[in-house]
Amino acid sequence: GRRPVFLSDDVVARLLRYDDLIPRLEAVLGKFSLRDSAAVVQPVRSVMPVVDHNGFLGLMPAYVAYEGILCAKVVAFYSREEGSSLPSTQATVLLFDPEFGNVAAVMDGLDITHKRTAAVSAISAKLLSPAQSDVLCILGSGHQALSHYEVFMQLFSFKEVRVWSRRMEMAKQFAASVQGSVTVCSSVKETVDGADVIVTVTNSSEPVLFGEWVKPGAHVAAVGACRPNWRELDDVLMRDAVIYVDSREAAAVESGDIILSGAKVFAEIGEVLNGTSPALREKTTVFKSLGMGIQDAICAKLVFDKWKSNQ
Ligand SMILES: NC(=O)C1=CN([C@@H]2O[C@H](COP(=O)(O)OP(=O)(O)OC[C@H]3O[C@@H](n4cnc5c(N)ncnc54)[C@H](O)[C@@H]3O)[C@@H](O)[C@H]2O)C=CC1
Ligand SMILES: O=C([O-])C1=[NH+]CCC1
Repeated sequence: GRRPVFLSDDVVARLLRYDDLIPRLEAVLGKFSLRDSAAVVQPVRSVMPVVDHNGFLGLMPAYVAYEGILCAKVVAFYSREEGSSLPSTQATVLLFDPEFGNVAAVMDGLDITHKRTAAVSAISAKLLSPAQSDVLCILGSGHQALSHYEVFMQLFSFKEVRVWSRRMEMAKQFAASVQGSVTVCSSVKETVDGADVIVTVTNSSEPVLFGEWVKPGAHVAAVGACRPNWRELDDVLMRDAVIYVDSREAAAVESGDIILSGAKVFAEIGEVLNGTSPALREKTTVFKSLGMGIQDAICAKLVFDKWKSNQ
């Protein structure tokens, strides 16, 4: 039958694992950076404001031809008041049969969004963090903070993990909710002091991380601020760091940190993976992540294949 299956968030979460995901994400990011439309087609997402609710709806189609994956994610993201009980992100993924064009599966896209974003940040850290990385900092304590914590703990062996959140009680809750030991800090300056890897995962639209506080040589994975007038990083950091992105085209239209600072993009992560651009890990590096449809497509196919093999 041609009737799509529906996979709920708990099913998706159970089937999606970082160790399956990371090599496939590395492969697709590399293919993307070749700009070979016979292998990967992925336009910059179209984003429509949802004016009454201070939010946006993004449509993220992707065709990963070399894997036979046709997919589209629809993602809603809202600028919520801190402490709001309303969700800041919702997502649904449609996986198509590329031959017929029908929808084979509809799946909740929240766990996919959390995990693939964190996995891509971890890939950036594998390539760009200082050779000796002891201290990890997470700025923000929401969903992305948690997925980033999980995958960074799986992949690396930091001696210390610190977390900051604008409301300290949220950082305390975060620290209490995870298994390992996490130091809760009261200011960003104190959190990032001497840190090797800094993950920014806030809903802020203004800079929270300032270059003067960042240790030379540190690596920053900047995950929030996905609108052209939103910032998470200041001009000093954007000017002093070597800037890597997931997609040059997306960065040029969506990243306030890049557009408003006038910073030059040095390379895509895919170019580093392909060996066509160097990983300057001894320099201060920023990976400006915006999120890509190809990342969701890879996850959706993984989940669907695993689900089918369990039937
Ligand atoms: N690059 C990518 O691929 C993706 C990026 N994102 C972005 O990641 C960010 C975090 O997403 P989630 O963890 O799902 O959201 P969340 O709502 O679960 O957590 C947001 C965190 O930001 C903090 N926050 C809110 N306003 C703040 C402000 N003005 N200053 C400092 N902190 C503030 C909150 O306290 C909370 O800790 C969002 O900006 C989201 O748009 C989300 C999905 C994918
Ligand atoms: O890639 C993604 O799904 C998103 N990036 C920013 C908000 C949601």
